[in-house]
Amino acid sequence: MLLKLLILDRDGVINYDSDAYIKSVEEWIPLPGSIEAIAQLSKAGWTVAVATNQSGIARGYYDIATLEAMHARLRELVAEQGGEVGLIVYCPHGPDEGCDCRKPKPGMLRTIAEHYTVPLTNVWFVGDSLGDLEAAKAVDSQPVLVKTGKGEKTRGKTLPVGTLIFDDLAAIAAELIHN
Ligand SMILES: O=P(O)(O)OC[C@@H](O)[C@H]1O[C@@H](OP(=O)(O)O)[C@@H](O)[C@@H](O)[C@@H]1O
Ligand SMILES: [Mg+2]
Ligand SMILES: [Zn+2]
Repeated sequence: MLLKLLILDRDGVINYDSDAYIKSVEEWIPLPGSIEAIAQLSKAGWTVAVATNQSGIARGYYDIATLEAMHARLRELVAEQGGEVGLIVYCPHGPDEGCDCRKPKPGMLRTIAEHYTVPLTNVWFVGDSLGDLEAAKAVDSQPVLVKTGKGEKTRGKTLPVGTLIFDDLAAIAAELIHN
């Protein structure tokens, strides 16, 4: 049976985003219902992975240890609800470095799919920015926009054909678990 894989963007989907970047564990604050949503999905048999741009590393706003501490916090909070978080992949590069992993490039999605040896076709990738949706489209995954984070602003842009729109991660969990 094919793995039930869901891939999430981080800032603006799991936790509050900021135009000043999320630079510390203290600034990393889960959005309402997001931890519970991930735990419920996990307990319902979904593998929840994360693909996140973290140019704040290249910009010198925070270091890898701080980023890993944020992700340890995420794992801890989901585990407290009886769930678990799968692979977390991040792009530490700046916009001008020409890496293969920074969204809208799909490199991180490919890394996750290869890790789980599953095809990316129609795998839901949930994001709040246009680059998230374009990355999904590039590998024939299902672009899913949430209205949290930069989502409302992104809604006003030209979205990839077929983009699904939900209020937040909790609404996505309800959809996937109950349908
Ligand atoms: O949404 P994800 O991919 O999890 O992470 C987004 C963050 O890396 C930051 O990405 C930056 O974009 P630039 O990297 O400066 O273009 C800005 O949008 C920040 O507000 C945001 O916190
Ligand atoms: Mg985001
Ligand atoms: Zn990169």
